[in-house]
Amino acid sequence: MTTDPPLVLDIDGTLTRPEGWGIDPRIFDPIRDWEAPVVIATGKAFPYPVALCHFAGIPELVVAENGGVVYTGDDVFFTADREAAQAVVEDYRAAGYSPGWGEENTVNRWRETEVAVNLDQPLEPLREIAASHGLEVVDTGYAYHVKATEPNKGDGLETIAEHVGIDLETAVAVGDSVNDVSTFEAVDRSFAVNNADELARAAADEVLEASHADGTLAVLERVGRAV
Ligand SMILES: O=C(O)COP(=O)(O)O
Ligand SMILES: [Mg+2]
Repeated sequence: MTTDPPLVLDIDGTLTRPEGWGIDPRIFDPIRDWEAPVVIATGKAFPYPVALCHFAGIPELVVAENGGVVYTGDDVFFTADREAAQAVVEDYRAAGYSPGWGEENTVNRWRETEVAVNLDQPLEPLREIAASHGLEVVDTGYAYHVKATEPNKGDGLETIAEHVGIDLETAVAVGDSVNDVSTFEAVDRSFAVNNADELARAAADEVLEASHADGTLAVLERVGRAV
């Protein structure tokens, strides 16, 4: 009888439906019944993964904002501050562009360490302005993230693993994008869903046949405890 390995799960593109941002409801019971820690590692703003864990009924082990915010269930760590990214966005606006979400938006409202720009906005000027401020732009397939270069999901995962006592040598990660490469490098087995970008596919131990939540559910089926 084997036990479930610790899981590290991305959200957008991995726990979601093929179209848009919606969570595939089929993932809730398997992650709630999982007999090992489940870490949610996402580029989304901090409240989103916390709420996901809360409503799924699992402990709140969260890497948010691409590692900008790390929550161990006891402590919150911030590994960057928002001012630098905000300055980039102000220069981007001054150049005649916009973050692309409308004035009041919930994509950035609660972000504390980076800013996300809509994929329908021009990328090259954003990259240039970010570089002039010493920042990077990460394209997750869902948004352009203007962020400090240091924070990443993998480092945030290590912080949680140390605090909670997760052996990452036994952990399994599933993701879809370049911002999951650092978690793939931190765990034992990594899987890219079939909709993953090139960098995630190249970094994963295995590229799945199935996409989005179908892929993740297939992994849980395979790596879960033998019955
Ligand atoms: O917010 C994004 O752009 C992507 O989020 P994810 O890291 O959960 O895929
Ligand atoms: Mg993703």
